[in-house]
Amino acid sequence: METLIELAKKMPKTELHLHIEGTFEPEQMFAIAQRNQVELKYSTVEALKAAYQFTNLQDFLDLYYQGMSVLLHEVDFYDLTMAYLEKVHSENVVHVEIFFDPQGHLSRGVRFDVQIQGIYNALQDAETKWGMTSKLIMSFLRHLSEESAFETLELAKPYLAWIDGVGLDSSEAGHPPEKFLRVFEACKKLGLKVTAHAGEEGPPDYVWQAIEQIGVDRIDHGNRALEDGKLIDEIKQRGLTLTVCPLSNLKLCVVSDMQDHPIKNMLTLGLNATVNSDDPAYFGGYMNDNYAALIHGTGINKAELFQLAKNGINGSWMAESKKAQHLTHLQTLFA
Ligand SMILES: Nc1ncnc2[nH]cnc12
Ligand SMILES: [Zn+2]
Repeated sequence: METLIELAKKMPKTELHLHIEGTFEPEQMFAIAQRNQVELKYSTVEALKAAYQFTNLQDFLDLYYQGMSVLLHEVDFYDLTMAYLEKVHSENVVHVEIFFDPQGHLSRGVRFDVQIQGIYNALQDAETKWGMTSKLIMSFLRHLSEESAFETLELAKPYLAWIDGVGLDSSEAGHPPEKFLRVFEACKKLGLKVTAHAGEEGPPDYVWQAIEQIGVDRIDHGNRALEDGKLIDEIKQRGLTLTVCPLSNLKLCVVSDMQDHPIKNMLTLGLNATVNSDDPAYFGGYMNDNYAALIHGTGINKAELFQLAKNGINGSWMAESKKAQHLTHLQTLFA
């Protein structure tokens, strides 16, 4: 009989919470660093990997910003994105929605057009080669000012045809969504979808702000929403999708053991939880590894596996006709 692990590998998957800079595998990072004559803080791949021990989000972010500092040219962004797309294509991921952090590159003098052109070309090539569809989400760094976010939005304006939505990431504590209220209003007026990291480390109040003040279309993480019954009802009532990241939660100590991961509970509560990898190069696994960790750790059953994959398709921003196509394929596999 087919195991759940085999079924998880085979099923069509969507990835809705993925930072392209978080897919930077150490081997590729060293190769691009050498190509660009940039020195890394760590002298070997092994030394760098050994540093991937995090006790919280900030520990990780410090290394994440260091890692991305070797990305200088359009080809670097292309190679990074294509390596990720090749990897997830081999895992039967059929649709990706990718964050990029323009401010993390602008601050180092890498122009907006250089970044987006490299990423966009790779997304286009993946669609041509494999029919893999994608959306691109420009994310604002919440530890920076709202003014900086507005400046970034100005730079993005010539590329709005390539950008589907905006997000909010980086250090959550002390940087509530309401800090970016006006910039998100401007983004919505431009027709962009809106999502925000909320309730990863931050309190339920930040999830409320993301929903009620910002008016998000989706919530990234959302774990701490479970602390507030009224908030759970609100998320359900609005039908909002939660982009949950199991291995990320474990690596960043949002949960102390995979057995304690709340995703099963989220499903039981009727929340639209999905499975995603966040920063797979740093957290020990891509999509199939995240599903495998849930199957082994939390004992999700076949019906729950189906629900998670279905939520991923329904919660994506892909065309309705595409959703129907993937849902039919999914149903056939689970019949
Ligand atoms: N998990 C995460 N939370 C907040 N910001 C991030 N940037 C990259 N990964 C992140
Ligand atoms: Zn994230």
